[in-house]
Order: sequence, then structure tokens, then C-alpha cells
Amino acid sequence: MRNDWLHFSNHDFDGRSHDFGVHLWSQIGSFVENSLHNSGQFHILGSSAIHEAFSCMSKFAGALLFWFSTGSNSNFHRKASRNNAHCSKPTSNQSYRHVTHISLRAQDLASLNFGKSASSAVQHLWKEIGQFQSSHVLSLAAALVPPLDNIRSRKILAVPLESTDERIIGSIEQTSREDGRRGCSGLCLSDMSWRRDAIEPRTGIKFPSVLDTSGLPEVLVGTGSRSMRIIKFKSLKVYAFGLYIHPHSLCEKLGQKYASVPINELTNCPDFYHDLLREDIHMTVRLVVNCNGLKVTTVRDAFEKSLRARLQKVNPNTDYHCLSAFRSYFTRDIPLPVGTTIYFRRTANGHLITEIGGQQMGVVHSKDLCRAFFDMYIGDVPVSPQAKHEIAKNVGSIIRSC
Ligand SMILES: CCCCCCCCCCCC(=O)O
Repeated sequence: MRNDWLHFSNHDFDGRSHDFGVHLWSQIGSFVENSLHNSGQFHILGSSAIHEAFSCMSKFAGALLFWFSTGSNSNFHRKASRNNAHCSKPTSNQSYRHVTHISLRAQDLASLNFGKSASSAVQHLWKEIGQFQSSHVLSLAAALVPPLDNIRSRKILAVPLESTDERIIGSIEQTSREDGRRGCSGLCLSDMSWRRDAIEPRTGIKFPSVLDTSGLPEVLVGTGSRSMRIIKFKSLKVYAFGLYIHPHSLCEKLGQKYASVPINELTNCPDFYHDLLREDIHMTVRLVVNCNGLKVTTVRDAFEKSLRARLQKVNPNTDYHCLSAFRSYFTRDIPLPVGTTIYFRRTANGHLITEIGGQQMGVVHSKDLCRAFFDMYIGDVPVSPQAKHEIAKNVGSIIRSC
């Protein structure tokens, strides 16, 4: 350990994650103690303040320990031999060995004004971590924090989430970790109560972090909005959308293949998106109407146009019966006022279910149509490239927790 920095490096987590966490906590603890003695502040601090600060640090160290020793970390050391993803290019004989550096400036700790400052030091740590992992990974890391006493303290968990990106998935409170996280792909939805909705930034429309309408809980992996030009200089934000995915289905189909590919590579990996579309992964688009005056028939025609072109690309030999069936579900004159919610759900066995305003409109059994539909959001020419990128990052984070 250097003098002016607390510097923790974890070059290979194989079998050492627990030691790392314990080491982290003991380093923080002894450093804080030394700093306080050296700076003479120890005696002027009330014992309850010290206790609070240490407790905050303890929680944070615990969070890190848990993060490194479970979800994310469990996949950090997957061997490249298991990785047959085409976008992955392991270097030399080390494959993807993740290097983690967490640095905490000594003066941050030495000047701790306990109570307030403990959480700002923790925030500093979060920021440092944020330099090597995306905020989305952090949100998932927050999701995997163990139920240490008072871990609900938003002071610690909420700040980095809110200060980074409002669209990220909200922090999760894990209520029980004893009953087999492994059994539910690391991200065990039944164990969690999700605390926050996500807000699509352009429309301000809220999206719940979890959808559990079909009996298969799906998590929100990205939001976006669709603008359409109606006259030359006027464009309308027609709808906002959120894409949800069933983590178990994702892990089952793609967990092994992409576990060791770094997330920033995944986002630029065409094969990854193709696999997401090709594999029968249970997913849903939740679409919320954002302007008045939309007619179901207008929406139907716009979807049909887009889907026809995409179907042709997905399977040039496809028959278009699936499209006629899909179209037929939009014939009724249903009003679509602002706020109307439309779900398009793809099941793992290739059904596309359409539900408008709480009413199931119909089901089409066609894998081609399912692929063409989700191609609108994660395909080569997406409705929102930014949302597609966000989706890939969050899907990548889930895969790391498989
Ligand atoms: C003002 C025109 C409104 C048209 C609304 C159409 C909404 C569905 C669009 C089809 C899918 C898409 O390309 O986003």
C-alpha cells in the first residue's frame, strides 16, 4: 500500500474474492484509524459519529465484497475457452482478465468529518469504481448488495445511481439471499423488491423496473422514445418505450457465450444483437403513447410498413401471413389517448402477443415476426440507437450475473 493512496488492485479474482473484500475492509478501517490519530481528530469525534462512519464504510466494503464474490465477479474469471462469441478477441494467453483498481485519496479519509464525510468518501469510491465499470453495472452491483443491517440507507446506495444516469435501473433491495441466488441466475427477482421506476428522459414517462404481468418477471433493460416528423419542421415524440427481458431466459440462451466479453465490446458486437434476436428469449416492449390524436389504424399501418421490410430481411422466404394476422388485431377503432400502454410480448416459443390498454388483442405464432418486431429496437436500424446501446449494456450486465 502506498503512503498517500489506498490502492486496491484485483488482477484476477480466481478464488481470492473473499480475501479481497476482507482485505479491503481491514485496509479502510486501519487507514481511517491511523489518519484520525495522526490528524488529532480522533479525540474530538463523538463515539457515535465514529461508529456511524465505520458502519457506513463497513456496509460499503460489504457491498464490494458481495459484488466481487458473487454476481459480477463470479463471471469475471470465466475462461476464454468457454467463450465462443465472435466479437470477443482475447489477447495472448491471459484472455479477459479483468483488472480492477479502486483508489481512495488519503486526504479524503484524513479529512473525514464523520457522519457526513463518511458517505462522501463512499461516494468518492463509487466515482472511482465508475471509471472502470459503467453506471449500469453499478446499479446491478447495488442490486446485489447483501442485507447488512440498515443497508437500505439511500445515502450510500442512491447517490451514485442518481448522480450518474436517471435512466438506469433503480436500486434493488434484496430481501433474502439465503435461498439460492444461484438457482435464479444471480439476479433473483423473487428475492427483490424494486424501489424505483425508470424515467425515459425525453418524454418524462415512467417505466417500472420489473414487469410481472405474464408470470415471468422481466427486468427493464432500456428506455427510449420515438420521434416522427409530421410536417417538414415539426416532429412529434409519438411514444416512449421500455424493453424488458426475462433474465433466466437470457442466461440460459446466451449466458455462457457472452459471459467473458467486456460490456463495451458487446455494445459494438453485431453478433450479440443478432443472437438476442435469433434466440427465443422472452422479452417485452412496453410502449406508452405520448401524443393525442393517434388512431389505431395509423399505428397499425406504421407498424406494418416497418415490419414488412424487417421480415424480408429476417427471412427472405417468409410468408407474410403472420403480418396479416398481426394487422388484423388493430382493426377495431380503439382510441389511443396520451398514456395508453401497449405491450408487445415475445414468448420463448415464438408467440408475439399484443395487448393494448389492458386488453389482449391477439397472438401470432411466428418466430420471424418476433424477430422482425424486436429488430425495430435492437436490430441494425433501430428506432433509437441510444436506447439500443443502453439495452446492450444492461443485458451485458445481467449476463455477468448469470
Ligand atoms: C403522427 C404519426 C403517428 C404514427 C404513429 C406510429 C407508431 C408506430 C410506429 C411503428 C414502429 C416504429 O417505427 O416506431
